Amino acid sequence: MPLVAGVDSSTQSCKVVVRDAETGALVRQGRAPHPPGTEVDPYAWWNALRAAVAEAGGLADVAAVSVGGQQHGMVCLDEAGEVVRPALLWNDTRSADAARDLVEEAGGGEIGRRFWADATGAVPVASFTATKLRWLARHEPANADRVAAVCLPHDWLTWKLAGAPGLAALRTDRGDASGTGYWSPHTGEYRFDLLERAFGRRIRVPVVLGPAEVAGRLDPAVLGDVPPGPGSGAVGPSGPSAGAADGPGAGGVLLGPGTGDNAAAALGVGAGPGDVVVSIGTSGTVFAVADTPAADATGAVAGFADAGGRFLPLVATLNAARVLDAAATLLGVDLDTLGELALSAPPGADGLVLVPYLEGERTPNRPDATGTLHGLTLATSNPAHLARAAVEGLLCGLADGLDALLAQGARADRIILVGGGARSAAVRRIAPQVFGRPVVVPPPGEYVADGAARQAAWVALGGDTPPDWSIGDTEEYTATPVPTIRERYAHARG
Ligand SMILES: Nc1ncnc2c1ncn2[C@@H]1O[C@H](COP(=O)(O)OP(=O)(O)O)[C@@H](O)[C@H]1O
Ligand SMILES: O=C(CO)[C@@H](O)[C@H](O)COP(=O)(O)O
Repeated sequence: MPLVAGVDSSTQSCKVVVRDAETGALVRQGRAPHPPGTEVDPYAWWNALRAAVAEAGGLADVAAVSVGGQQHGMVCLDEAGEVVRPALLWNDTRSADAARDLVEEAGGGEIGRRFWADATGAVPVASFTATKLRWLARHEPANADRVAAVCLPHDWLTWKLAGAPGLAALRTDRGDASGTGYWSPHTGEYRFDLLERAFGRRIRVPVVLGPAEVAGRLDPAVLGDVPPGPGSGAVGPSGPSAGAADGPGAGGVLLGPGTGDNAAAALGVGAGPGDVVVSIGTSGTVFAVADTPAADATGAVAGFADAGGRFLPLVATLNAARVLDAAATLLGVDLDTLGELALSAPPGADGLVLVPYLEGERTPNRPDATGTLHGLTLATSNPAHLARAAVEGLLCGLADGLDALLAQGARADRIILVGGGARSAAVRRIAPQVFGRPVVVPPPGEYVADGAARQAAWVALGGDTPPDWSIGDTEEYTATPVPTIRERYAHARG
């Protein structure tokens, strides 16, 4: 019974699962939190990963491990492999002007957007790595001068697991490369000209691996020392090397290519043709697995690649599960009570609408927006209506994403709801009212980590496709659609 491990280094935490490579049965797991903020020292992720791995019983007995990670984050390394500055994350909007400039420089308006959509699959917004590089070049020239290589969170963690063996050993995959803004899903190649256009000069980027290619081998020494606690700050360029024995698997654990968290989730739930996955994590994402790359010049749909050799047209919002957190904080209740309150108010919350742009917004592209509450009356000024408006508001943003995806030719025979927010009964029950279609919810789980583990099993076992793993019994939620929820929301968001 070979074992494999999958890691989800996402925005709020790191999760590790160890599963049976052939059956997918869960053997053990661990997790550790990440620090808050949109700018994070990558060593905080590294410490969290090591803590989560330790909680999951280590990796000594696994055949392979893959890392799934939050997309787009800019990790800059100098010639010696040192991190140049804290990483700017996907939800950091300081590079919004840089995104606008890059579109302008390509002809502006429809011409500029079409250029980028055709060249890289997506129109630049502040989330994408290319815009962050432009920001760095303009705002921190001394740091920019030190940069020898740029990679993404999952690339860096994979490299760290390999013992950080020099910049030439950096590896990534199609899925995460497609979120950089300087890789083409159409050709499967880097657009070094666009990297240079964004940053001003050419720097090293990771080699892009195919879906089940080996990225290297785990250096068992790097996991030998359990860190004092996640987020505890830098521990040096290569991390502590206690040199502790790592068991019989020492030196033999394969590293998979890893991928971005959404592509990993697609593998984790086994999404196929006709499936649309809606993930409610820190980000809200709506995506499908497709046979051809998307190139949406409106900028709503990002034409990413997936982790299985196909494509992953995706819409992302900046405001999802944390809208629930914020509403719960406002009301002074926990998330379960928030859900109960939401379900106690009528559909549509009697006209109370929350446009939840609490972190600005990416789709639509309004990086400087703030949240607004519409329709406040004496009758709607109570916790239940506010809770309902919060759940409906976050779901309306995702329903807009679903429309955009369908407009690009995606099919939605089945909508699969995952992510931390899908643990909310209110979200699960209100979603079909807002989407106007049933949703299916797999058993609560860590589908990004699971997808990474499935990729690791593919690497370990070989073959043309990943092993078939069951996700267990899904639950279907149906409800009568309530179109007024979206109509009022559309009016309020403008
Ligand atoms: N029972 C629950 N009800 C509602 N939301 C929940 C529940 N459990 C977790 N969450 C939400 O899940 C979010 C984290 O989701 P997750 O998918 O792990 O995020 P990420 O992958 O971005 O780190 C939290 O912001 C929290 O609001
Ligand atoms: O930016 C995107 C997708 O384009 C986000 O989906 C990030 O990949 C972060 O994901 P979570 O941590 O919220 O799961």
